[in-house]
Amino acid sequence: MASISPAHAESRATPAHDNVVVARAVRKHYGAVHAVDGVDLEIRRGELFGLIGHNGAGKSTLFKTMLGLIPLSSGEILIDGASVSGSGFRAVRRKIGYLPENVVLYENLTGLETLQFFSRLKGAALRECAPALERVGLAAAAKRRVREYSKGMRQRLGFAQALLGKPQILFLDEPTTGLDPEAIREFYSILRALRAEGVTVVLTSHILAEIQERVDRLAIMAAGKIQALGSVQSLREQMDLPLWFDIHIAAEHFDTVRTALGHLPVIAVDARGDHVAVQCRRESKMAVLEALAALDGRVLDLHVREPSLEDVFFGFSD
Ligand SMILES: Nc1ncnc2c1ncn2[C@@H]1O[C@H](COP(=O)(O)OP(=O)(O)OP(=O)(O)O)[C@@H](O)[C@H]1O
Repeated sequence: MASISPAHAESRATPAHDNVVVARAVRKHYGAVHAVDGVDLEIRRGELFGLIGHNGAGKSTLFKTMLGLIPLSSGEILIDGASVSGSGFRAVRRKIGYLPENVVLYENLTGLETLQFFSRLKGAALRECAPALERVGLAAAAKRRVREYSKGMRQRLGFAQALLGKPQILFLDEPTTGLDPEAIREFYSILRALRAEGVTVVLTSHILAEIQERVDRLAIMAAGKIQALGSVQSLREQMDLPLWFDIHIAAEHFDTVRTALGHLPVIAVDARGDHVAVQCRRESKMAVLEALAALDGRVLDLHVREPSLEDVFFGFSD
């Protein structure tokens, strides 16, 4: 495994008061199972933060410790300055919205009744229920019973209940489970609007492609530990993963360009038809671009492919 200290991934220091979540040396052990095994993490106010990891990595357990739902084996977690195990956490808890991985819904209630139920539990205003349904795109299904809801609709309803009480911090555990691509896009646009309102959003996922261009920063978790932390771009840079250039060459110039590419500081060249894919190290990127620019007219089109978060993720956690 390529190991890198999460602390090194952080490029700019954040004032302590701007960290909504601070976890220090957090451990949660179930007998011999080290579900969370020494996590240090800071999440900034107003950011969209992703926690990524395979099944069993420890994401849900870490979430539950952050919500004060399960006690820590050791370590400390502060949410908005209050320790989750202290008496001051009750007040902070009201600022938090939570979507559990498997939200429990009552089949016989309608969507609106469901939200009214959660609203009473949370002490939120009943008048928030209809707008919350509207926000998640369930206004038209407000009076239908949950038993008639699809998986995606249930997930939206779970999200709506997390929004009740106008939380300033949202913890969303696998929030896009069961959503189709269009619903996923809408979901992230709601998250961006919440972020613009100053809400801090922390979400877990194991679908890397979905999250990688949508969060401000992310933590990669494996075997109960944070393996890497930072923006997607900073993680890519730390890994120093090679880039690909996809080059479309005019047929009559194919051999000239192919020969020119052979002189470049590249790792691999893969020619298919009138397209050539060239792999180079990040440090050679400008040299390759300049050489391609000099082939003016012979190169019809060019596309630079960054390594995916999957590449980064597997680089860190293999
Ligand atoms: N209550 C529990 N008792 C015993 N072991 C547990 C308990 N909860 C979680 N674990 C174990 O802790 C580890 C981490 O589980 P956790 O649910 O936090 O992972 P996860 O990253 O959220 O995975 P998933 O994506 O599958 O939900 C797993 O090995 C799991 O079996």
